[in-house]
Amino acid sequence: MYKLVLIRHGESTWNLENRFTGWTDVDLTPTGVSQAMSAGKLLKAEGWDFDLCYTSVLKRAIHTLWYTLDEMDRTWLPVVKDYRLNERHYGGLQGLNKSETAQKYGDDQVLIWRRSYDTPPPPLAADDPRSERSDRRYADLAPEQIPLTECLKDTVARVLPFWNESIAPSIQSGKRVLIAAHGNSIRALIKYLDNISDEDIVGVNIPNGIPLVYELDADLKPIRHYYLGDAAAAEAAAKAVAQQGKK
Ligand SMILES: O=C(O)[C@@H](CO)OP(=O)(O)O
Repeated sequence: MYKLVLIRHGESTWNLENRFTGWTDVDLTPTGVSQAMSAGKLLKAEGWDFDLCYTSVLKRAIHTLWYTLDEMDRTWLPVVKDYRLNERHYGGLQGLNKSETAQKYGDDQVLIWRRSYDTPPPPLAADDPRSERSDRRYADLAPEQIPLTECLKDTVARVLPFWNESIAPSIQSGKRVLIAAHGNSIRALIKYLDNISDEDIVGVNIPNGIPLVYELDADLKPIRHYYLGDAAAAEAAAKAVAQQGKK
């Protein structure tokens, strides 16, 4: 049996301000830093160790990984950073307040934009100053690989090839893997792993900074999954994420 640990970044400045974030590169708040440190303390206390870490190219996930690993005295571990673990691109919603957007367009529309499998938010214009197309970290990509918006299906379409080509072979070679990523890149991965339907994924929310363990069989099919620490607190935190898009 293999064990994989996933962790969504700690609270970011735009989580605190309740703004749609996507590929915008905002940092952790002090609460986010302490969530990441608590995750590291918990992993260490429970005897977890890793051989290889993965994260996105966004600092809220990278810094979460740093603080988690620092608590474990494992900052020396190899880390692979890849844009394919980035948050789902939020298109023209990036920067807007979620509850103000719900007041303007209604809770149902915002739920569709936040959680539906195949309806993307309105796109950014390619020349919108918020677009990441001129960001040097994506210089190796063709412009059309840098999204102007994404639905979860689009996120699955980039996360899954990365899982198949890099993460899955690492796990199957016996490496103990930790992934620090984002609410919707983690939803994309677990939709695939747990074979969650397009309808049921709408109700799945990932709390900040709580290690999520997947036990996987030899074919990397999930046996079970659970949050480390206080299960009731993890459930309450996931419910709070669901509420963020309401009036
Ligand atoms: O704003 C975002 O990029 C994500 C994660 O913070 O939010 P949501 O939970 O609304 O998909």
